[in-house]
Formats: sequence, C-alpha cells, structure tokens
Amino acid sequence: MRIEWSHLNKVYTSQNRPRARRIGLLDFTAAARKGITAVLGPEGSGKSTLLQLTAGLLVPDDGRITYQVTEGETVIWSKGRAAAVGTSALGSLKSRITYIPPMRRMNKSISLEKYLLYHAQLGQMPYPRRRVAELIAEWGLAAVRRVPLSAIPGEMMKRVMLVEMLLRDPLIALLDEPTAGLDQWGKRLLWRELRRLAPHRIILIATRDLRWAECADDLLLMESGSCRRLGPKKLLTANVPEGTVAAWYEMMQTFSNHRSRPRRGTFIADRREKGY
Ligand SMILES: Nc1ncnc2c1ncn2[C@@H]1O[C@H](COP(=O)(O)OP(=O)(O)OP(=O)(O)O)[C@@H](O)[C@H]1O
Repeated sequence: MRIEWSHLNKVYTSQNRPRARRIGLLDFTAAARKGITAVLGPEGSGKSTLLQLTAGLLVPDDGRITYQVTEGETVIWSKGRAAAVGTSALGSLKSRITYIPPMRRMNKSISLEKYLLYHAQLGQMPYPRRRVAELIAEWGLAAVRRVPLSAIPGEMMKRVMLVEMLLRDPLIALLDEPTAGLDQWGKRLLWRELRRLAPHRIILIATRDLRWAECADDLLLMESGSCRRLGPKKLLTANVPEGTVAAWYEMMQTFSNHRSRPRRGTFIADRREKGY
C-alpha cells in the first residue's frame, strides 16, 4: 500500500479577482506508506490542499496521485482522468477513503444514532447496532444520540465524524486537524484508535498539535506548497537533543527563517543562482 504524489500543482483563483492567484501546491512530490504520516507545516503551507486532492475532492492542475492499493491494483487521480471520467476515476477506492475536515456542521434532520447505523451498514460492519452503541458510549455521545445532526454542537461534531470514520473502516484516512475541539480524553482515545488502524492503512494527519503528532510513524514537512522533508519520525527526531516532534519542527523552522531572510543587498534572483 502506497500513495505517490508526483509533481502536483494546485493554484486557486478567485472568481471575482481572476488575476489574484494563490498557490495551494507547488511541484509537490512525495510518497506515503502504510501507517500514520503527520503532515506538518506553517499556516498556508498546503496541508489541507494536499489532503483534499488526495481525497479526490479537488482536481490537481498538473501532476498525478498514484494509489497502490493492493499488489497489482493501481489507481490514478489527475486532471486528465478527472476530465475523462470525473471522480469515478477513483472507482471503488473512493468509498474506502475517508476525509475529515477541521470542522463541519451538518444540515440533516436524521438522528445521530440512525446516521451512524447507516454508516456501519455501509461499511458492512458486523453487528452494526452493537458497534454503534459501543462507540456512542465510548466517545461520550450518549446524551445526543437521538438528537438531529443539525442540532449537534460544533465541537461534538468532530467526535461524530471520527466515530463515522471508525464505522466505515477506510483504507485511507485523511484527517485535517483531528484534535481541534477534542479534550485530553478525546485525544488519547483517537491516538489509541489510529494506532490500532495504522498497521493496515494509510493515515495522513494534517496537524499543528505537535505533541499529539508523536503518534505518527512518518513526518512530512511542507513549506510553500512543496515537500521540504519526509522520513521516519524516529530518524528525523534523533537529530535533535530533545528527540521530540516539536523540537525537530522548531529546528526546521529556525533554518527555514534563516534561509528565507534575504541578506542586505541580495536579490531573490541572486539567491536562487547561489542555491540558497
Ligand atoms: N478555497 C481557496 N481559495 C483560495 N485560496 C485558497 C483556498 N484554499 C486554500 N487556499 C490558499 O492556498 C494556500 C494553502 O492553503 P492550505 O489551506 O492548503 O494550507 P494549510 O497548510 O492547510 O493552512 P492552515 O494550517 O492554515 O489550514 C494558502 O495560501 C491559502 O490561502
């Protein structure tokens, strides 16, 4: 199992101001293997764009994503494939990818319990009623189990989305800021569940919660839409005395600030030529 991103580019244009363009991804090339990959990077570095492209919710302007699902089964997502067949280019893989946005409200009148039961049945979970009841209790959602989704408060919706993911049992899980809105107990529960799923799935987590990112096997550091560093967490964090993700990230940002600060009288073009 593997996901390969090859020379991905994504530029956002505004309908009102077509000349105002923002770079989402810039020649992004990297790969993710089985396990948990923490996608790190400063605000606006392209973490969410990467997850949404990988979920098939956005179409790349250029480049391709290759999903090696099982031995001999390869699926490709690119502008050409999207133009030819739309999201059905992802075929049955689409239903095995779960994307969880940072926060979501749902305008649905169906009760939480019925909604989760529907997803358990969709995911062909054995004993769906029992599993839904267990997860509702475990994630502290019993008080709202008969409440319509539209009336569930925002911070609780994060837990609903995570339970939905566990019921669907995806092959690829893409979580954007999954700990935002979770308390310590929720964070621990999510850590445990993701570690349980990790050996047989590809899990990408875009997060600014560097302590929680310790649950990852691999770290992918983004900068200005590109992949700046990718590798096993153990190997990368071994280079910093504290040995933590937070310390490694801080060190990388210090270098980054140093690199991007133009020296007096140095033009950007000069810096490129000199390979800064
Ligand atoms: N829908 C959009 N329309 C216009 N520009 C966008 C859109 N989504 C993202 N961008 C821009 O693309 C760039 C990358 O944004 P993205 O949200 O992918 O980064 P991020 O690393 O996830 O940031 P954050 O940590 O703030 O969520 C930013 O400059 C952002 O302003």
